[in-house]
Amino acid sequence: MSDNVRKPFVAGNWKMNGNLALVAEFNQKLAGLKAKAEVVVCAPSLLLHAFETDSFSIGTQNVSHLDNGAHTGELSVDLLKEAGCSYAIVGHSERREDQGESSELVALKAKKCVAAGIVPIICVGEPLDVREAGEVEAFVGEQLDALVDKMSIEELSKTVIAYEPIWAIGTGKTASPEQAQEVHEFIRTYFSKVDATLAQSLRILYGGSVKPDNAETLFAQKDVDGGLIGGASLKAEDFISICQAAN
Ligand SMILES: O=C[C@H](O)COP(=O)(O)O
Repeated sequence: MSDNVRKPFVAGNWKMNGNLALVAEFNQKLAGLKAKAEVVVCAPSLLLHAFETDSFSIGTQNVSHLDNGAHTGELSVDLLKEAGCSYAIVGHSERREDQGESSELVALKAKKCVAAGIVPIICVGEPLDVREAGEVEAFVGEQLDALVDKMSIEELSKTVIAYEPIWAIGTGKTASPEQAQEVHEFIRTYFSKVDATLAQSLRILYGGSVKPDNAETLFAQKDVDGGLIGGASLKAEDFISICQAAN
């Protein structure tokens, strides 16, 4: 990233992995972490209570769009806030696919987070067939339309966007820096039509097989402000290297 208006950002997404031993390891190894980036670990909600370090923030991987009440199995923003969450991933492609989350629902979740003072990390990204058909911008554009439809400029300014091409998630097939930059530029241009200041300040992360050996080149792209890291966020040393590559 070249525009210093935006503080670099790296979030780890442990997905349905990790345990108390891994939390203890992160507490120890990330203590005193020196990184220019804002660092977040989004672990399974049942582990959040055990994080102890002040060198990174914690986040959840999902949130309900509803208030506290009779919604069995859901977690509200109030509960997550009390558990110390400052961030929440919303609209990850795995949830869009496994739980059938629509872009409209994702927008409602993001809106709920902002109202509670939780920063939503909103995921967008295309499957392989869409890329092969040359329809990435139309696909991602529709996902963004739902956000703009439901959220004000002020609300949008309190979010982080993560571009995660589905074909690159957990596959080892990283988007090339040029492919990532192309879509990030599209996303920033999309928001510039909503509000120029918003577009300049909005942080857009890349996610999809980011590793210590490719992070620096990806993060060096003009519109890439950091990363959303899956597999490599489960190894403290790899995650630390990736955090330090964002500057
Ligand atoms: O949320 C993280 C992304 O799904 C990327 O996962 P990955 O780094 O394992 O490809």
